[in-house]
Amino acid sequence: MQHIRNFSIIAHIDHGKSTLADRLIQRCGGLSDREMDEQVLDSMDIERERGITIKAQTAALTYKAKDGNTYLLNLIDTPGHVDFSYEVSRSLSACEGALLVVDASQGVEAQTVANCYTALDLGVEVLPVLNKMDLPQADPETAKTEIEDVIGIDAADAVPISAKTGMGIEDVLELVVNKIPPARGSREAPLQALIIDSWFDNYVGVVMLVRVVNGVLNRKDKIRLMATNSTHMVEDLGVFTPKSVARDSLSAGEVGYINAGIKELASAKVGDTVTLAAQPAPAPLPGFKEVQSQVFAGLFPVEANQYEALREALDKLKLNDAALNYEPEVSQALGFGFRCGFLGMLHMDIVQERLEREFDMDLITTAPTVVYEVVQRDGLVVRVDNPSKMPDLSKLQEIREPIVTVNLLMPQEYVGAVMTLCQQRRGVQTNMVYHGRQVRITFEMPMAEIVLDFFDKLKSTSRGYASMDYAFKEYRAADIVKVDMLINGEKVDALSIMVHRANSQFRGRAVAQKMREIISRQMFDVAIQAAIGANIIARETVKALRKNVLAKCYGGDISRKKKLLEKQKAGKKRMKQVGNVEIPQEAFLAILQVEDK
Ligand SMILES: Nc1nc2c(ncn2[C@@H]2O[C@H](COP(=O)(O)OP(=O)(O)OP(=O)(O)O)[C@@H](O)[C@H]2O)c(=O)[nH]1
Repeated sequence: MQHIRNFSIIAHIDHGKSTLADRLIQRCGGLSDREMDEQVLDSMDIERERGITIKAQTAALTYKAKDGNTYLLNLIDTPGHVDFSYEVSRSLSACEGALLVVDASQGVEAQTVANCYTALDLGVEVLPVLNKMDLPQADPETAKTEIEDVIGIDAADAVPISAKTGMGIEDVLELVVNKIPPARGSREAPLQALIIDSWFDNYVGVVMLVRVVNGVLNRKDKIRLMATNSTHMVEDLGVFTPKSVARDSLSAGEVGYINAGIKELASAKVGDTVTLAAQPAPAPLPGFKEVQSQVFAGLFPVEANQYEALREALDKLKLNDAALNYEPEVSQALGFGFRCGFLGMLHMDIVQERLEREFDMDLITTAPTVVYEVVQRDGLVVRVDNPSKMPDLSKLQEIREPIVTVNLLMPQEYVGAVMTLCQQRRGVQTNMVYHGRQVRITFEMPMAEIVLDFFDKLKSTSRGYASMDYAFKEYRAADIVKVDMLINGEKVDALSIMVHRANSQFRGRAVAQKMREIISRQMFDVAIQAAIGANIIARETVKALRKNVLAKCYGGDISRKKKLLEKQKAGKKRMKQVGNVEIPQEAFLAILQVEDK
């Protein structure tokens, strides 16, 4: 235990966490140079393409320190994006320390601040490291002041490094050994191992990543999962270096995997405690908070006969992604599909992309929405995650929307632009603090106004310099209305959106206009209307196709016609017939394309 250190790396996206992790693995890990692919910790395909860390991963490193002792250093990876703060706290609760990597040319960012607070709350030692010191614009002194001012931890001894050139890596390792407390726990106590992560492997079944807090676990031991009270035999256990290496036992302080022939992911719940069936621990370890979906959207197969395939694909994805929730949904317009809950827009994007890429699904996604609390006249309070499920106007007493506290951090020159953006999104400023060249502003904002595209807008108004994090605060009554879209008089349930009354006119009109651009001309006029209840608030018309345009298509040379047919075929995949009008997939997301006033 004296020679074990468990730690994570906290960093804002792009500040160099993966590069540093790679360096540490290269220096102390169990991989040959050939196996040392570029950035090994980011393992999923999409993750690699987007360059963001999503699932926590881990690596056991061996390091011979200057004091002559050999140490076991367990690096537990943490994701860096706002949507995944839940996984950050999971990784951190298995650690005694965390390296706070700050890009010395950029300084501190809001997400890093939030993750640091999570670490400090969990009693984790946070050690600042200044990265990218090889860059000419690196400014370590300013970065140190910012760490002290904004986060409030001592940065006098922050280690200057360059993960790119390898400068200072030895110092980082010494820092880990000397400043992070040794792993806590006792080998003699009854077994308690915390499940940090679990996933489904096609060959061995469920794999559990655990931090052994107390006791020793051996191969062939009979274990009990304390939440579900189920027992299993340990078939295999070991550590990740980051490739998997089998061991005979895992003892207190260590981080490793267990395969116990479990078939159902649901029985190996993340946050549960593993103990021995023969000598169970008196109580489980404190677990994790359950993840709450913040954003909901409908996913529908383009072809109705793909419904079962979509269900299977979602079932499989769920095995790897506990934060994904779904239940069957029926839409008049889109038929059978699923109502899915996500952590945020990035999570939704990733799920959609995986369904299309890994499972070859053609999907129609409806506009994402937050969850509203609706108070009915009869006093009943219902949670509504789907505009089409909104109780009838006559039954409504009050609609409450989720409000979040948003912390924004930016260089002074962007304060004006960012404040304007927040005010446009119905934000109310509650605080503003100057930290040298950086300014921290706190706003209370409706979650609905930030989940869709606020992050992108923030980045573009500040040229990428502003950063944010947000946390749910409370439900608050607001004048929210449902805007329905009608196509040739027929209400299309999947197109309904919830908006604040003050914006409803504008949004309704803008969506109708966007749809007019997206829906191609048909043989007849197509009327697109936006309505609140029976009140029509906007109308657009897609004019009927004139005959000569059609004639043109059928004339001319054969290759052109072929091309056109091919194009149509590709386009058709994404069309949905509503009444007698063909609506392309994009139209269901028209709300996302509406610009602010
Ligand atoms: N010049 C310089 N560039 C660096 C250094 N460390 C990392 N980078 C570069 O910074 C970029 C981001 O580095 P990553 O390691 O992918 O960042 P990350 O924090 O892991 O990002 P996420 O995985 O998205 O959270 C890459 O292009 C790296 O090559 C450094 O010390 N110096």
